Amino acid sequence: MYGAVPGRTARPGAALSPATYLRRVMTDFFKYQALGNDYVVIDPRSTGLPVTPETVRLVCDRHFGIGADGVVHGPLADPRPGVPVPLALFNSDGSVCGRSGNGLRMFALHLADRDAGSWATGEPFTLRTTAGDSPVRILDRAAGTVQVGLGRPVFEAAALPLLNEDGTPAEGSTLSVPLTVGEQKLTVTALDNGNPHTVVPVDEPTPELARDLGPRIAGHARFPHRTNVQFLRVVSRGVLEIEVYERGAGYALASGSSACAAASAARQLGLCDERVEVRMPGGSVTVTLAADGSVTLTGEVRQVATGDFAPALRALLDRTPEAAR
Ligand SMILES: N[C@@H](CCC[C@H](N)C(=O)O)C(=O)O
Repeated sequence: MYGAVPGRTARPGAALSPATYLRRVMTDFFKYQALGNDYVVIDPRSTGLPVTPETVRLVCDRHFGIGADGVVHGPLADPRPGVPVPLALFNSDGSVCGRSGNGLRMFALHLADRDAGSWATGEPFTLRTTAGDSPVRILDRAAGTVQVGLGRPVFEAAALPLLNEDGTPAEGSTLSVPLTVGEQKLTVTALDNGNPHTVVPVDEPTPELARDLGPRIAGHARFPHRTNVQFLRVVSRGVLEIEVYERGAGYALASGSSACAAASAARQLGLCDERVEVRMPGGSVTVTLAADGSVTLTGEVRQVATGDFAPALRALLDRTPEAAR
């Protein structure tokens, strides 16, 4: 019998069958999705693939690679109970992002799937990204219900950052601020919850609107770091509906930090209660907005596939400029 899986086991020293051990340890990638927002997890304990902007773009390519909205690279240190587990998040265009409500929940499930142990017991643990620490919990492993805390959003221009029309740094609140996009005069609410978001209240969010106006806001000159964009309809004080255009990934069927951003903006504008259902094309999540402003996201996450890169793809991944260095 094989020994404990590096990092975690169901019980310290528990043995695994050879097939299970190899499947868990010698796999190139683990793919997950949260309401259709899909990520590929690259675990350095299983593969030596260099994770660079170039390899991320190829892995995420839906024709020449595995296909995904982004990549989660981790754990970047040996996971130990009670110690924040570091990881890196990438959008499909290869850009790094500070936080991903869905990506963090998928990685939490990956730790439980691959390593079991305390990751799978429902006890909270902490994941660490460039945007800080995020508490996660697997509430129901069978149903794939995973929760993440995204902290308190910031509605300040300097946090985004947001510029004035003349290019100078804007200051103050970002609640209901004017934004001119081509011929359109919009009133938007911008915020940072570990990544930048711009919430646009509309009568009817549609995929067409998100695909047309989304990129023009996401890349607007007033957002030097670009921004994620949500088109928001308030159905009731307990139900929001959004369409999402993501910075670095484009139109998305769902987005965790976007759902939290839309709920936080609606709450700040007095349009929703402290617990809301956020409906997206891929499905619904629950966002809880605590009195101290902290935001918690709960929803379904599922594993899609695990597998190995075919030799031809692996050769391309190993030949990317950064990998060749
Ligand atoms: N899909 C993610 C957000 C991914 C990061 C975002 N595109 C950014 O660049 O900030 C989520 O579920 O939060």
